[in-house]
Amino acid sequence: MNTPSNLLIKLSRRLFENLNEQERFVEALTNPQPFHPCILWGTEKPEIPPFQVEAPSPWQPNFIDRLSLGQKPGQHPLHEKGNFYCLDFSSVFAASTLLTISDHIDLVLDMCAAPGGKSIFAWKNFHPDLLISNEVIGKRLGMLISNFKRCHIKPSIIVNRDSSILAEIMASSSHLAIVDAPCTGQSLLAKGEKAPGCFHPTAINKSANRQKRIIANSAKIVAPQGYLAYMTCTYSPEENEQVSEWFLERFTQFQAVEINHLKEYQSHLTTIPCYRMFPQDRLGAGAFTVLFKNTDEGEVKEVNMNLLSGVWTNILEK
Ligand SMILES: C[S@@+](CC[C@H](N)C(=O)[O-])C[C@H]1O[C@@H](n2cnc3c(N)ncnc32)[C@H](O)[C@@H]1O
Repeated sequence: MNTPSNLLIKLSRRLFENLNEQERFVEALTNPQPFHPCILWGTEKPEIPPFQVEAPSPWQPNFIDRLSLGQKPGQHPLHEKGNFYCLDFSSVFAASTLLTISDHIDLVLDMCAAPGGKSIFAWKNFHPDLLISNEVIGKRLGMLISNFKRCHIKPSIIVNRDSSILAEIMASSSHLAIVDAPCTGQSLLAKGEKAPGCFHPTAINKSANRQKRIIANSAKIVAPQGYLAYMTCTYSPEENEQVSEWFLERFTQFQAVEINHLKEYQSHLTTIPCYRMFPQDRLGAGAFTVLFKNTDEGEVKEVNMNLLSGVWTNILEK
C-alpha cells in the first residue's frame, strides 16, 4: 500500500463530507484492486457465451458484458476477428449518457477519439450515417486506426485536426459531439498505474484550461437540437463540474440533460445534473459524465468533406 499524498487527502475532503467515504476513496487509490474486464460486442453475441459474465447493471446496454475477474478477453480469437472491443466499465458508465438520446443521430463527431472506446460505443448505439473520429496526437492515431479496422467500424472517417480547425470545417453540423477530454488521469492510480503530478494544482489548472478550449470548439460543431457529451476519467472538480459550469455560463443555448438511469450517481458538487463513478464502489476506476443539449432552432449545416481530409476512411458500405 502506498502512503497517500497530502494533495490526495485534501482532494478526498473536497469530494466527500463523510469521513468513511474519504478513507475508502484514498484506500482505492493507494491500494488498487483489479476491476472486472468489460467488452463491447460490435457483432451479435455468440449463442454460447465465450466468457463468464457478471450480472448486468440495470442501465447496462445489452451490447456490453462485464466479465468475471481473471477472464482475458483480449486473448480470445473473437477479439482478433473484431467481434468485440475491450474497455473499462468506467468508460461504459461515461458513455451511457448517450443511451438517453432517442433522436436519430446522422453524424457523430468524436473530438478526442484514441484508442476508440467512446466512438465504438456511439457507433454501436446509434448506427450513424457517418462517424468522424478525431485524434490530434499523431502517435495515437495508429491504435485508433487498427481498432477501427479490426472491429470493422464503418461508415467512418478518422481525422487528425486541432479542435479549432474542426470547429470551422464542421460548424453546426454534428448531431452528437463527444468530448472525452484529456485530463490529469487521476483514476489511473485506482488501476495500479502511474499518473505523476496528477493532483498538483498547476497540472489540474493546465488541464482544465485545455478542456475548456476543446469543449468550446466542440460546441460550435453541434447542430441545432444536437448533443454534446463531456466526460473525463479524473476526479478533481476543476476538470469536471467547474468545466461544465463554465461551459453553461458561456454557451447559454446549451442545457444539461437529466440522465434518469444515473440518478444515484449524481454529483453533489454542483447543481447541474452531472454524474460520477468512484473507484471505492468497485465497478470501475472512476469517471465523470454530463450530456448537454443545444436548444437552438435553425439549420443543420453540411460538412465540406473535401476540407476534412481523413487519414483513414471506411465509408464504402454500412
Ligand atoms: C481520455 S483520452 C480519449 C479516450 C477515447 N475517447 C476512448 O474512449 O478510447 C483523451 C484523448 O484526447 C487527446 N487529446 C490530447 N490533447 C488534445 C487536444 N488539445 N484536443 C483534442 N484531443 C486531445 C489525447 O491524445 C487522447 O487520445
